[in-house]
Amino acid sequence: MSGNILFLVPRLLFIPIFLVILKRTYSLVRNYIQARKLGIPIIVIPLSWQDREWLLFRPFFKWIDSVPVLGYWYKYSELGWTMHHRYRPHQKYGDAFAIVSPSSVLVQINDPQAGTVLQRDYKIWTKPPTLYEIFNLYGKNLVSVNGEDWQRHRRIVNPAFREQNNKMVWEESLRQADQMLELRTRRPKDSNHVGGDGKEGKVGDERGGDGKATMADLFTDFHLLAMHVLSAAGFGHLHDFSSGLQEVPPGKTKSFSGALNFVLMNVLPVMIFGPMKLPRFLTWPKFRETQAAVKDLREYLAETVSYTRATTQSGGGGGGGGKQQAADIATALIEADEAAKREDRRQQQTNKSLSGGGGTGGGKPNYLSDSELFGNLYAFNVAGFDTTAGTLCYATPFLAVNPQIQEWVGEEIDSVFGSSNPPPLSSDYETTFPKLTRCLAVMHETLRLWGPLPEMARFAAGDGQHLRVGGDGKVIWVPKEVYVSTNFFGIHTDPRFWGPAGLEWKPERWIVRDPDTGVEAIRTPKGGTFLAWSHGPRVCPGRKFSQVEFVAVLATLLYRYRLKPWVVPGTEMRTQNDASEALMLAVNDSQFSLTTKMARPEKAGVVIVPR
Ligand code: HEM
Repeated sequence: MSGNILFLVPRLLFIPIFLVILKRTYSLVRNYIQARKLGIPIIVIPLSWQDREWLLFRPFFKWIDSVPVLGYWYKYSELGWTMHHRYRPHQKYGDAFAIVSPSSVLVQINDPQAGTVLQRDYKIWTKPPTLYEIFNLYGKNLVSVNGEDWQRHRRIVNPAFREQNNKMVWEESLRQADQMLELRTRRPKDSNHVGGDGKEGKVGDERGGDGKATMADLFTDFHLLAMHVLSAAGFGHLHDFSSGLQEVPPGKTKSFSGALNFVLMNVLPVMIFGPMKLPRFLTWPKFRETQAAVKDLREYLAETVSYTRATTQSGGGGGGGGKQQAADIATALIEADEAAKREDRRQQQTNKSLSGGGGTGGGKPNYLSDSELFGNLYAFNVAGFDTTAGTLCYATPFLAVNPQIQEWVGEEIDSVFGSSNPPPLSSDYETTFPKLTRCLAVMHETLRLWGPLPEMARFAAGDGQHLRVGGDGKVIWVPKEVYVSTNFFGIHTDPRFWGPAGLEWKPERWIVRDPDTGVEAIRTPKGGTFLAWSHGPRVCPGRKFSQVEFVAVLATLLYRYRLKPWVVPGTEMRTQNDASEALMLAVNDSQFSLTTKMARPEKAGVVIVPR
């Protein structure tokens, strides 16, 4: 009898496995049949980045990649595979090909015209809801919504990104960069340092204080800097670089920037644990910390909204109190929302009097609900934090291994902040920022190669849409719920659009010089060949914000210092050449996690040396 049971158990276990395989095979065949109708080359993959379990185990199956013939699919199963393979698969399969897995059909596009249409025609090509769920922690927002809802959000949000705000970004970025560099280069041996995980750590050992920093250290620094700039320019909360995370008011577990930093650095656990309700005895410290940080941030957002509403209604314009001045995004957003509310009420009154008092004043509101306000304030931070900090992270190794580019940018910086002009920290935004074109060229070139998003997916609205792809004008019919993803990193490097050196980092390519005046400006690339900030009505509203921040930080850095590859102790590096190679290896060894990031930033570093 017991022998029979032992014999039966493996068979019973086999049943669910068999059912899963059957279901996946059925889905794969169904998706394959759908993809055949597209009339483009097809790559079939048994597992994809949409299988969460596969993403966890994928690194252990690297060997599949080198299996002849059968290993072809491994590279397409990575989330963000285009960052490693760029335009090359398109040279084999064409400007549009389909990747078919049991989870989906995904059409990969490497054509600037089609890419432009996909970004621009937002009513026809919409954002797939599941991919944008991450932004909805506190409510629907500009980043996640589609169609008419998007128009309503954008109308209210646009006035928040104004020049007055960029001036604030400039001043705060200079201040933060100055403090960060001061700490990195002249820190007393035992000073406290606050890491990106919100915990205190020691810097001043061989990692810091003397200008030596791994890319992991700089990742922490740039993220802290970006978060402080957002907390100032986004919410009017000013903090010093080294102490922002420590100012905790009563009733909260973290300071404003501490809660923001925690939530932004832990987006995935926050999404999973944030809304979970568990009895206390079933919880663990990280779970409790996550929930407390989510709650703290919600309260800070609510306080910001009610405080700004109160001051707006009393004519105070949102300034005063703990706030610096009314140029921050939150104040401008809430003011615009209150104005839209007043306009709606006025409209309702007019409709009522026209209909003899019988009108109900129905119809959709033009303003944002409280939860949408919270949602937007949060989404600006998610969208604006990792993106700009990441660009600074990627620019650093390229600068370190290209001293001639540092001198080229330095020339511009010296001419702008020469001996008779004020140094960066006391410079004026309106007159200084436009002159730092080479700094901006460094940002464009870094985004071209290592922007935060290697590709971007859309769904066709309705039952499906036509899309014209490639030079031969082929039109494909894309049915609903088929992903169409623009391969940014392919288009950004394809030699057809960027020449034979498309994969090399050359910021000079962005500069055009007026032959008469010698004034330099940023080159406008041919239509659709550069999409780092997207394109059309849904173009990134924080583009100028990020440019101002990046340029301010780079100018502060190269005004006083130069970067050199660091021969990191305890590694196999021996020479400057080894250190340069390690930096480029760290860059190329990147992965996608919310944005593009170096997978092992601790493996290489730079030395920040005074000029
Ligand atoms: C280097 C820095 C940045 C890059 C490369 C970047 C890139 C992008 C891209 C590609 C999109 C389109 C996303 C999509 O369609 O799914 C986008 C949208 C957006 N970005 Fe940025 N971004 C940057 C910085 C910022 C900053 C600093 C903020 C705010 C402070 C911001 C706020 C937003 C918002 C709110 C949207 C949604 C716009 C809409 O859908 O109408 N971004 N960004």
